[in-house]
Amino acid sequence: MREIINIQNLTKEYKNEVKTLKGINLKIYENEVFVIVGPNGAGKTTLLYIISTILKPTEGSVYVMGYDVTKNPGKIRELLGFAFTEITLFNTTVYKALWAHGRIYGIPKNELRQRILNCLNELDIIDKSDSIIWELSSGQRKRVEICKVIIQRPKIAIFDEPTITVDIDGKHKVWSLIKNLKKYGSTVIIATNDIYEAEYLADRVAILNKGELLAVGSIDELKKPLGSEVLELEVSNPNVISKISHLGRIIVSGNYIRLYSDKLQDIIKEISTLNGIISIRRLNVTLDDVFLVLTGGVKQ
Ligand SMILES: Nc1ncnc2c1ncn2[C@@H]1O[C@H](COP(=O)(O)OP(=O)(O)OP(=O)(O)O)[C@@H](O)[C@H]1O
Repeated sequence: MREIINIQNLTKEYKNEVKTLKGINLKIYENEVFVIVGPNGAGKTTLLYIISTILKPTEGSVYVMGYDVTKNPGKIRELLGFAFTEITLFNTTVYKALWAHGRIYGIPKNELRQRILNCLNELDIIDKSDSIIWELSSGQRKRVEICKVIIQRPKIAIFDEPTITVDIDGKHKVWSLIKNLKKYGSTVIIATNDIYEAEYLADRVAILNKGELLAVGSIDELKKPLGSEVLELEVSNPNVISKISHLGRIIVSGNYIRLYSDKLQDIIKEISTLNGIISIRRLNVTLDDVFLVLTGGVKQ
């Protein structure tokens, strides 16, 4: 597997001297969809901006296809396409803005026309091609921003919160176009706080929290330590926690407890007679669970 991004001991401090990224080590490989997941303020956008040479690292090194982000930013920018959280195209018509973007990247005219029409069609905004960008809804503008990278087919395609204002039908269409980029040889890097989006798209996931990388791996690798299922208990009395905390890993949020163990069948029998348990549900483990366990609230 060819290494596309190599990050070592990356730290970023803004002028307020708070460490937004703390000693990140990460490799991203050719042609994978790599998703960075984390809550608001985790540092996802900052990391994408450093990879894209928009921001400089405070410490550490970042190489993109062998080029150093601090020494060769121009080379790196030629390789990248970046769909920002909010639209960054000129305020002209949708078609003209995408046309200008495509021409900058040297896409031949006939081919470009076809790519633009296909993308607008796929994302149901073909009827907006002659509309001025700022007259679109925020979800429609977001679709145009996505098309910018889809038509470009860059070597490295970066999406910051690709579906943040997009409706559920649109999300699936955006995801399909993003996945399709792999066919054209792109390596795709996405930042999101939408766990479902990460599960749907990722070949590998990085979990980022408060500037620290907590885990990196495929979804299956990350879920494995938790088993395939979790018990969700609704309790009427917090005292129940002390009676079940020896049974496995637990996470408490309000009146709900999530319990992880490889002996769920036995545990259900044991706890169903306890006072104070209102309901027991057996659910599939998701990336949400991985995140909850890694970020705390865990008792053994
Ligand atoms: N220009 C800046 N100057 C000072 N602090 C900043 C700047 N940009 C970001 N930060 C801080 O860095 C932290 C990480 O921000 P960042 O936007 O990278 O997080 P994020 O994970 O993308 O969050 P979100 O999901 O909310 O977009 C935040 O605490 C933010 O306040």
